[in-house]
Amino acid sequence: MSNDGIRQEQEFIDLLRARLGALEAQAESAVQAALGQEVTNAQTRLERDVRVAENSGLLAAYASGEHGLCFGRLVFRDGADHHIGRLGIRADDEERTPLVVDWRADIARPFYLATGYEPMGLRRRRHITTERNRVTALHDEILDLGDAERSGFEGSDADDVLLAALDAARTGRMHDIVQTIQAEQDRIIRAPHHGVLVVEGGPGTGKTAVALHRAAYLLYAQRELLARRAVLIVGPNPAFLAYIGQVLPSLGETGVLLATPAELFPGVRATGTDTPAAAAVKGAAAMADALAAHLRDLQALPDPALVVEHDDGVLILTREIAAAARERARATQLPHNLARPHFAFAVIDALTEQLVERLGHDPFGDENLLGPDDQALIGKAVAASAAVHAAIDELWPQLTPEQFLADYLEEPTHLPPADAEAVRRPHDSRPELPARWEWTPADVPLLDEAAELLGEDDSARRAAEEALRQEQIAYAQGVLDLSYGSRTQEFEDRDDEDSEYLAAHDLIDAERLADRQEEVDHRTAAERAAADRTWAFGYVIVDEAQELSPMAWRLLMRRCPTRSMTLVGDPAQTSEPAGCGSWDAALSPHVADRWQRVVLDVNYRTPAEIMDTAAAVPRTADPSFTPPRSVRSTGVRPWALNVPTAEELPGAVAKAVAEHTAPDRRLAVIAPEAELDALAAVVPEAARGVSPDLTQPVVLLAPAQAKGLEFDTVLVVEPDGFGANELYVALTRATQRMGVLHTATLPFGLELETVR
Ligand SMILES: Nc1ncnc2c1ncn2[C@@H]1O[C@H](COP(=O)(O)OP(=O)(O)OP(=O)(O)O)[C@@H](O)[C@H]1O
Repeated sequence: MSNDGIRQEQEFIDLLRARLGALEAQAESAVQAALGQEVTNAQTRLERDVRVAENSGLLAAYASGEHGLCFGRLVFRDGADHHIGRLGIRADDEERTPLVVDWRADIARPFYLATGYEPMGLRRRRHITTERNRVTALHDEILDLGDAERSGFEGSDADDVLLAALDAARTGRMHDIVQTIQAEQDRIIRAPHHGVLVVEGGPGTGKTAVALHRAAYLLYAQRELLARRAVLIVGPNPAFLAYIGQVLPSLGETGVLLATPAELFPGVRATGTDTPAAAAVKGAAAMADALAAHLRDLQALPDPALVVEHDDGVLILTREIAAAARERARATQLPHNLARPHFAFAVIDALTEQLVERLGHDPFGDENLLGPDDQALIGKAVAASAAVHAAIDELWPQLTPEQFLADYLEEPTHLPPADAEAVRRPHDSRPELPARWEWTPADVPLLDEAAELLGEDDSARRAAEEALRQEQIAYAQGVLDLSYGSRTQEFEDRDDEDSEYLAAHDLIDAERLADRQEEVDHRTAAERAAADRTWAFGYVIVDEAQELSPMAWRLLMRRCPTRSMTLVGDPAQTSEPAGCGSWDAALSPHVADRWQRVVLDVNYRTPAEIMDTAAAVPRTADPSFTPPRSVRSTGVRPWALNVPTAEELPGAVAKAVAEHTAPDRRLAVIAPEAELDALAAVVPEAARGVSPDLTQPVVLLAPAQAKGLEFDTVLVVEPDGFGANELYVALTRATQRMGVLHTATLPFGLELETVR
C-alpha cells in the first residue's frame, strides 16, 4: 500500500512537471515573439515591453517551481482534495482546473493552521517530501478522529518533517520554509494589519523567515500595487543580504529590492567606519535639528553690506535688502535650493530699483526720468551680471547634499561640544571632494536628511536628458546618412520604384530613429526604485530593526509614506551604538501608537544545550531574562577550550577548525575584529571580507557580520573581546555544535564544559 501511495504522488508530480514544461515553453516563445515584433510607435513599444516583462516574470516564477513543485495535500471532509505547492498551476482544459494550489491561497491555509482540535474541515493532511521532484516520503496526519481509513503513512510524530528540515545541513543560503510554516508564523505572514507590524522574538525564532514569507504573501495578495511600487527589504549587512537573497526568488518573487541601510542613498557607497561615539551622535534625532539649523545659518545676511561692481555703477546689497529677500524665500516654505530663485529674484528686483533710482534721478525732484523700457533693460542687465550672481551665491548658495554634509562635518555646529568633537572630520582640500569622500553608514541618513532640506533641483538633470536626446538624434542622423550612402553605392542599379531594398531613410526620420535607439526602460519597479531616492515603496520590511538609529528611521519612513511595514528584531541583540532602545522610542515620532507588536517565542535554530549556555550573557544585565524555548535538543553540549597564551590561540583555532569541519557542513569562526588577520593566516581556506562567500565550508566573521546568519558549527574565539549583545548573537548562530576558544577567563558568567 505504501509503495502505491508514493507511486500515485509521483505520477501526479510527473504530470505537474510536464504541465510546467509546457507553460515554460509557452512563455519562452511569447518572449521571443514579443522581442521580434516590429515597434513602430510608442504604443507598440509599450505593448511589446509589457509582454516581455509579463512573460519573463512567468518564466522566473516557473523556474522556482523546479524544486518542491508540490509538497502538501489536503483532503477535506466534504471530499475536496487539493495539492499544495510553491506556485499555483492549472490544467490546460476549458475550466483551467487547478492542479496544484499556491501555498498563499486561502484554501491552503489549513495546511498550516489545522489541528485535531480545530481541523478546519480537514480529514487528513499530507506532507510530501521530494528530492528534485522525486517523492521520497509521505507523512499523513488524521485530523478527523472518526476517520478509520489508513494510508500507511501516518507518522507517530507530526513534527517529523519540521525536525528533518531543522536538522538538515546548512548550505550557506537561507531556504524557504513553505513546507513547514508553523501556525504562529502563518498568522503573522498573513496578518491583515495594514500599518506597522513589529515582529519580536529571540534568536532563531524565525523572524527573518517570517518576514520574507510575508513579503511573498503580500506580493501574491496585493500583486498589482506591489508590482508597481515594489517591496523594500532592509537587512543589516551585505553578507546577510547574500544569505537571504535566494528565498524570494525561490518562491517565484523578484519584485523586491534588498538593501542595507547604508545603500539607501543612490550614488553613495558608504565604505568608511565611524567610531562608536560618532555613530551614536550621527544617529541621534538631534542631528536633524542641527542640520536644519546649520542650513539656516548658511542663508546669511551680509555684514557689512556687499558692494557689487556693475557696468552702470556700484550696487550695494544691504542687510535690509538681503533680509527682505530671505524672508520672501523662506515664506515659500520650499526646500533651500528650490527657494533660492525666490531669494535671487527679490535681490535682483531690489538692486534694479536701486540702479533705476540712481540713473533716472531727476535733479528737480520730479518723477524718475527712465521709462518702463529702460527700466526693463536695466533689470535684465542686473539679472545677467556675474557679480550679482556671485553675491547671491554667497548669501544663499546652491548646495548638493554631499557638499552640505561634508562642510558640516568639518565644522559641526548646533551640537554640544563633545558631540561636535566626536563627529568632526579633518579638513580635506582635495578638489575631487566631497564626491570621493569616504562616507560611513551613519552618514547615509544624514545625506538623505540634507537632500530633504535642500530639495532636488532637477533642472540640471533635465538639461542633461535633453542634451542626451539631441545626441541620439545626431547619432541617428549619422546612421541614416551612412545607410543612405551605402544604398547609393550598393543598390544604384536597383533604385527603381518597385525595389524591395528599402533603406532606413525610406522608413524613418532621424528623430523617430532616435526614439528607437533610446534605451527602453526594461527595469523592474525594484530596479528603478534602487536608483531613485524619492521612490515611495509599496511595502517595507526591515530585518534586525533594533539596530536602526532614529536618523535611519527618518530615512526609511520617507521611503514608505503609507507606513505599510513589517519590522522584525530583537532588542536583546542590539549592538549598534545608535540602535533603538525600545520600539516605542523608535516608532512613536512617526506613527504615534498606531503599531502592533507580535512575539515569536520558539527557537527553531539553536539546540536547547547551546541556548541554555548563551542565555547567561543577557542574564548578567537582566536576571529575569528568559530565552526563547528551543524546539529540539541534540544531546551535544557546547564546549570551551582554554588556550594558555595569546600566541597559541591561532594555532588552537586552526586545529579546532580541522577537527570540526565535516563534508557538506558549514562552520563559522566568529572572532573580534582585531584577531581576524592572525586567524586568516592560519585558516587560509576560510572565506572572509565584507561579503564572504557563505557557501564555503569555513567562514571567518567579525561579530557584527554574524548577525542573522547560521551555520552547522560555530567556533567563538576570545569572547572577552565581544560586547554583551554581540556575544549573545555569536553564541546563538549554530544549528548543531558550538565551541568557545579563549585565553582570558570566560566573561558574563559563561559556563561551559572544558575540553583539552
Ligand atoms: N517553520 C519553520 N520550518 C523550518 N525551518 C524554520 C521554521 N521557522 C524557522 N526555521 C528555521 O530556523 C532558522 C532560524 O530562522 P530565522 O533566521 O528566521 O530566525 P531569526 O528569528 O531571524 O533569528 P536571529 O534573530 O537569530 O537572526 C532558519 O534556518 C529557519 O529556516
